[in-house]
Amino acid sequence: MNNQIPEVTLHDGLELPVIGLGTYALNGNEGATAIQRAIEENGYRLIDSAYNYENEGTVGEAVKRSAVPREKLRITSKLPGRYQTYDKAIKTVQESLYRASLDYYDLYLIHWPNPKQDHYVEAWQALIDAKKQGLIRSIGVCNFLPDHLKRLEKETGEKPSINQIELHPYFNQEQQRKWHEKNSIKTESWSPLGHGNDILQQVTIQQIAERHQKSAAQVVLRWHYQLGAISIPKSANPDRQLENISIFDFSLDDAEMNSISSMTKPDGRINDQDPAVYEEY
Ligand SMILES: NC(=O)C1=CN([C@@H]2O[C@H](COP(=O)(O)OP(=O)(O)OC[C@H]3O[C@@H](n4cnc5c(N)ncnc54)[C@H](OP(=O)(O)O)[C@@H]3O)[C@@H](O)[C@H]2O)C=CC1
Ligand SMILES: O=C(O)C(=O)[C@@H](O)[C@H](O)C(=O)CO
Repeated sequence: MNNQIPEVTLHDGLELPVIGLGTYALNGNEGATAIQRAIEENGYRLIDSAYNYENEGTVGEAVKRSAVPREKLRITSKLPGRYQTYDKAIKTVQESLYRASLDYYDLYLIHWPNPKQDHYVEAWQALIDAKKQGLIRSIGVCNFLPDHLKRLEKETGEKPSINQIELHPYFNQEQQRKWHEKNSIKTESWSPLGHGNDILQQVTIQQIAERHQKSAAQVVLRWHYQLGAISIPKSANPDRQLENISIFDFSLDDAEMNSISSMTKPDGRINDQDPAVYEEY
């Protein structure tokens, strides 16, 4: 797909690059231009989006403007909580495709489990069926805890290819990552750089960056890669986009990996969104 970015193969056979572009708040013409530049100039092939970001059209426009063939790209979107009943979920996948002017999504994820609402199993059945209809190549989830994941497989016989979860140095998700690995589910990190908080300014990160002559963001993204997670840093800025994807010419040793992982804290979530209780519509 792209010679410079390593790829991983999901349990259903879909290949994904280990770094993609987050697109939260990339909307309209400015967003489309930023995404197009990420694809054409900076080598991004995996693009994350969501129905709730109101930017599936923006992503579709960037794909249309880009000279990179559609089949080389991996486009993701996500099903919102308010459309998790079966019929609504099927129609939402169709609407997501219309919005992006795409014939298929490479990856479509349930955005949050919303356990109180308790429709995520029928939403999952809808994604299974949409995949059978050729509307989606690979299906996954975000923010699912092991109990939610177990239930999907028990009740439908199919498990997600990916679980996109909050993961950054303040919240390293060690247990959840181990569980994914044991169950052949790929971990994808959201807010991998901490969504603009102070992670990149921390002395631990700054010292490692200095040692390797890399930026703080590159050190953090290299940490994700060595943990075995796909990360989707968002940047509207072409220089930072390139910086974020240029992490394959150095490596962190065990002590460096451990010191970054040790920055994690019990209350390290950015917005206190615990999927056991948080519901998003
Ligand atoms: N499934 C889910 O529930 C969720 C999914 N997501 C997905 O994950 C993506 C990434 O997470 P997001 O919350 O956007 O946060 P990120 O951790 O990707 O951080 C983005 C912020 O960091 C800045 N930044 C990017 N690169 C650099 C750099 N090299 N040096 C310094 N600053 C930098 C960006 O500014 P600038 O643009 O100016 O460069 C922006 O302010 C989202 O865009 C979305 O696609 C996010 C949250 C929840
Ligand atoms: O950005 C996303 O994908 C989300 O799920 C949001 O909930 C995000 O975490 C947020 O905006 C929180 O305020």
